[in-house]
Amino acid sequence: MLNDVKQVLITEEQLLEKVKELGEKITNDYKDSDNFIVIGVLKGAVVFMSDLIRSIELPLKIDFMAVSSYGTSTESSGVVRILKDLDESVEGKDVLIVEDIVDSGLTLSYMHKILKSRKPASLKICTLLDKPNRRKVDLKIDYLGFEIPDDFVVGYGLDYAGKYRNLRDICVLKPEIYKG
Ligand SMILES: O=P(O)(O)OC[C@H]1O[C@H](OP(=O)(O)OP(=O)(O)O)[C@H](O)[C@@H]1O
Ligand code: HPA
Ligand SMILES: [Mg+2]
Repeated sequence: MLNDVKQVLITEEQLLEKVKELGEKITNDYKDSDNFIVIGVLKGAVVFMSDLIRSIELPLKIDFMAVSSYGTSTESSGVVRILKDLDESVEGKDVLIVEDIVDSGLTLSYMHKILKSRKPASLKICTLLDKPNRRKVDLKIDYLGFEIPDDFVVGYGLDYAGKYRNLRDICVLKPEIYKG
């Protein structure tokens, strides 16, 4: 697996330090909420979310939604589908969407629109990574880990063709892996 990696972009230590920092900010911002729910976007956000919720020192619930637009390619198809919806209503709750990466922005802008229509008390977005150069739609990110260049990255939840999610660092894949 490590043979397929061109470069480590963000190390495990840097990731955990950033998660701690984000957790402290979120703890402070939501300290008065009595109805806080953190929603992870399957599957990419799972690793980040599991670390993030343990650095938030507040009572909270979690739920997951699966929306997919990628398949096995490295380019967004532009079509977003709900594969799994939330188990619970978000009406009247303080909702924080947790995502691994914002690329075109299509996934999160779709999710934001859907969740907004369900009348949460508040709705914010936290993403570990952002590739601003790739954006196709406008999106407000409330909590951001790292801005990264336009390279295809894997690890810490992020995949290529379903693989590499269990790498501990965020890594740039060798182009020959995804360009065949
Ligand atoms: O900003 P965008 O261009 O929409 O791209 C970002 C989304 O794409 C990836 O998910 P993907 O749909 O590949 O599914 P996964 O989370 O299961 O890997 C990633 O995890 C984000 O959810
Ligand atoms: O760079 C990326 N890596 C993995 N999944 C992604 N989805 C959008 N961009 C990426
Ligand atoms: Mg995803």
